[in-house]
Amino acid sequence: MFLKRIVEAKRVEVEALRRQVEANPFPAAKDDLRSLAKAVAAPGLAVIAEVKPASPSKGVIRSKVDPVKTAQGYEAGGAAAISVLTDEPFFRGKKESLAQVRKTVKLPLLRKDFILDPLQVEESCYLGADAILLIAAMLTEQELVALRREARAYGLEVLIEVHGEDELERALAAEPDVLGINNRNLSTFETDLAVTERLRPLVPAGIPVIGESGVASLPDVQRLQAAGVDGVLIGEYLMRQSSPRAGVENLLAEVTV
Ligand SMILES: O=C(O)c1ccccc1NCC(=O)[C@H](O)[C@H](O)COP(=O)(O)O
Repeated sequence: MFLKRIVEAKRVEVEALRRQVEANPFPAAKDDLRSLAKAVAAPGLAVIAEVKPASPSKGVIRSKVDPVKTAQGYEAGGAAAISVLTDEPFFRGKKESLAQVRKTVKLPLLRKDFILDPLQVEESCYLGADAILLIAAMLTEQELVALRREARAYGLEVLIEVHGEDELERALAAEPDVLGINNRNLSTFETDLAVTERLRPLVPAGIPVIGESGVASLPDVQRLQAAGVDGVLIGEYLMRQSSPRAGVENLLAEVTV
């Protein structure tokens, strides 16, 4: 299973990070956090625009990426928040990209990575994230709860991503700030927007919900909106647009509030 490979690689990465932090602890965390949950729950459809140079399912999406310019374009186009992939081996992301984007963009920032250890939560705070992603497919309920608690200790919000009913149950037990319904099956990489349509009615009122992955056109956005999501998270489609700003702007111009 592909996710297992990523998790194994991440555990090695975290141990290297632990040794690095023992020698050089993270400096004090910042305190001007922005709320992803509020941005998603605000009136209108929230677009969370992702900086995603490559992916396991698609390979290289864009060979030369300036994360700061891309994020600034998304912000100017009306995105509600920015997601930055920080995983390097599988997504060609960089941790520094998140820190650089933080310096120039005012929107809430989501760190997109494979978080399984409290040290990565502290690192996310240090890098400038406002929220972190937790993937229910790779974490037990106890791990989700513990990482959620750790995030709260650093003032970070948590987006918990689910792909099925059992994962949703575990995610809800961990009290996510935002619930993400992932249309991508992380074993087969197949995307199906019907996943959001099936799971959305099962999410209790009061939790902001986003549809993630496989959104490749305006009709896709409209379909997820009709399913009742508060927002959509879009990576590949926006990364393939020649102008990140126009990519977001054009989608939002056609979406009815
Ligand atoms: O995108 C992948 O191929 C992938 C493979 C394995 C684990 C995670 C993966 N994607 C992470 C994401 O959450 C997506 O980047 C995000 O939902 C945006 O998806 P898309 O709009 O389809 O690029």
